[in-house]
Amino acid sequence: MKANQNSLYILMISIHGLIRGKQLELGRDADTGGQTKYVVELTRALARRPEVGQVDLVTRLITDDSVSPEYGKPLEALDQNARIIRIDAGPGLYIPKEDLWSHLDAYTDELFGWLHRQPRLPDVLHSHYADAGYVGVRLSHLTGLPLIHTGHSLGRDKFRRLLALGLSVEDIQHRYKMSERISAEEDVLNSASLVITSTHNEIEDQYELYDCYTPEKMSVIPPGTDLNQFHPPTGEEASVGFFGVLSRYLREPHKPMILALSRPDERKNIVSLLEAYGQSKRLQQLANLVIVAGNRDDIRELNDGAQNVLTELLLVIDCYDLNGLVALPKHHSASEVAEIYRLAAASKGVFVNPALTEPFGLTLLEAAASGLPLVATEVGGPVDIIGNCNNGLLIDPLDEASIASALLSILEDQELWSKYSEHGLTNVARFYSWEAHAKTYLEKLTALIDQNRIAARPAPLAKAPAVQTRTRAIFTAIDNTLLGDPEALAMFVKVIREQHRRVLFGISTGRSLNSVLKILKVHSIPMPDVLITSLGTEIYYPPQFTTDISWTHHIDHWWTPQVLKRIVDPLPGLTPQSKDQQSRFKVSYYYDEQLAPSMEDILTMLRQHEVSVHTTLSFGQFLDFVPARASKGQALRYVANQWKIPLERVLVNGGSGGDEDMLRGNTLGVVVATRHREELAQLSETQRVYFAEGSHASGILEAIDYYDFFNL
Ligand SMILES: O=c1ccn([C@@H]2O[C@H](COP(=O)(O)OP(=O)(O)O[C@H]3O[C@H](CO)[C@@H](O)[C@H](O)[C@H]3O)[C@@H](O)[C@H]2O)c(=O)[nH]1
Ligand SMILES: O=P(O)(O)OC[C@H]1O[C@](O)(CO)[C@@H](O)[C@@H]1O
Repeated sequence: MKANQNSLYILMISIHGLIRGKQLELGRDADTGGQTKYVVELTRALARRPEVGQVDLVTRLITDDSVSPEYGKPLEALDQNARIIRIDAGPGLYIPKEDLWSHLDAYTDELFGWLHRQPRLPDVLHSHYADAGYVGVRLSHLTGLPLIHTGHSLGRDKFRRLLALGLSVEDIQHRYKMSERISAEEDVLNSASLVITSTHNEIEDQYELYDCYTPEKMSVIPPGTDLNQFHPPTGEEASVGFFGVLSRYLREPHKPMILALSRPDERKNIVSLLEAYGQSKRLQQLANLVIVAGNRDDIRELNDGAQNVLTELLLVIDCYDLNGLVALPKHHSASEVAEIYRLAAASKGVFVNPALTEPFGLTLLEAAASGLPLVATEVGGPVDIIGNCNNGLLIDPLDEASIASALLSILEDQELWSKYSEHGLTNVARFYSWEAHAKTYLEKLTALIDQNRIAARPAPLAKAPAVQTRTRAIFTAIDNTLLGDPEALAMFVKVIREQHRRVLFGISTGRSLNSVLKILKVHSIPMPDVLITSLGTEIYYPPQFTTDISWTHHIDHWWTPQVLKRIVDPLPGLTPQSKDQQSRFKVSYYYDEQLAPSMEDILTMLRQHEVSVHTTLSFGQFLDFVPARASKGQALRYVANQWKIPLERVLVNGGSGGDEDMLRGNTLGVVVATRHREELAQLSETQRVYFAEGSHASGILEAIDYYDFFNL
């Protein structure tokens, strides 16, 4: 760790795919492609800057025989002040990004713990893609650190394009978990201080689809490409190994190559290119078609998306009887990619990207740097790239005739081919370099950190006594969870009294402090060590009931209750709760589900007004709004961190919607059998949440046995 107090420490978060410092396995699968390359090259470029002391690229630890053991190393040095950190959360197996959603709370808790074991916290968090955005939002709320986000590919844009292709909503949801992804993207756009895009087009046409659309927070900083790796042909192309591979497929391998290179994902729309080629005898006379679509052994072992793409390609090749004209190589190595581009350039071919939507398109930079003219989708980043480089033609990805005619117009016009090839070589170096990217990035970052330091709260005061013996904690809500069964409550109280030296006892409730104190008295419940009240917006330490002021400062961030009330008050089916339920950081309503808008519609409205709040519905009737950084779960993590009690030894009892985020992640959750626990049904797939048979306090006693809590 080289970051001293003056130099910048940047934490990149990019969770899915296979990430390592060398020989990236790009194209190996749907999750290892442009983003994995982008984050490694960005990390290296930033680490080279004098202002930067340390850059850590955080991803996921993968221990799986089907991939290299390198991905199971918790730490990999990238450069002298850049590292890859692999966090062990969720299954060790290499699973598709779409299956990571239920593991991201645990990932957040593990990364939060790792950060607090380092010599210093980062100056900024930078999340990449929806899954890292989910983690980044929660870490930013917990730590108060500013969040930068880069989407790389956006769910709403992909969803819209796949619908246009004819896929059903159910099919898209099944394959791509699109609702979890879009919800996470909306949240990160709501919480990030800065969004870095690669093109203006992303801001105008892609991010514009989101409820939380904040172009003023967005900056276009185009990525670079490695001009040492990607360069024009050297003249020996015919002798390279891959030419031999392609020759196996091609009757006349020396003809010009139409080259497509992308992950085998439906969004890449490769089949439309093949259809365009299959329908054009002229194209088939002029050129071969080379499709590099990832690496595969057996198509039947690939995930659904890739399987569909490759199967359809083989069927279309057969339908037009294109054997001898089309090459669909099964394998290629990372080092062969640059050779493939050069082979196509040496053959006077064309690179084509027919994607339904291409957020940016790193392959276009690589092709241009190799001297290849481009034919690319008019949807997304290629608009900017070809606009800057003037090195090719844009096409409508759903119009196969336009793809064919664009290809013909370049292949049949040697002058045009040379013009586009030269423009590409000149302009890719001019517009797309990582050094320029890193310089602009740091200018934006410095401004962001300065403004955040001004607003930053005083350092959290040490709350826990210097030496404390508690090695574990029990936190419980009150209504329908702790209360409701006097006998069980008496037994639970007995356990708390017996274990009091080892166990921190806390209450975490939506009620106010006064209301809690009355209940403790009436039910003869021993005074807890910590009181988290008003839905995680207030933290008190008995017996003096000192307020945790640093928590108050921490949550008072982007909190605009007046704006919130102007949006929510007029809505049907919502009635403000009584004054004693309202507080400085809590706005509460009674919710009538017959009359009120759905929760999703309310969240959408708030995002559209850029209101960043934490919203919960409890017991089907209590609708509560608190600051984004406040909630039972965030307050609980703050306290556990102060008292140095690992979340794996914090037993948390809940029963309604407001308890959800303290039950998620690494805490030991128990949902007691209450009438409204269906509000927590989505937690049933989370491995650390136990749905008790017993109700009220007996459910907590059951969970103590289930987790063997006192012997952990
Ligand atoms: O079989 C393959 C397929 C891809 N690649 C490489 O993988 C990368 C693919 O990047 P890109 O063309 O940008 O596509 P995506 O993988 O879809 O990347 C996402 O993230 C990129 C970085 O933000 C954006 O440029 C894209 O638009 C976005 O879809 C390139 O370096 C390719 O050379 C291979 O090496 N072999
Ligand atoms: O096409 P999708 O599902 O939006 O995902 C894009 C994928 O390409 C990548 O660049 C691969 O690294 C990642 O951004 C992501 O896994």
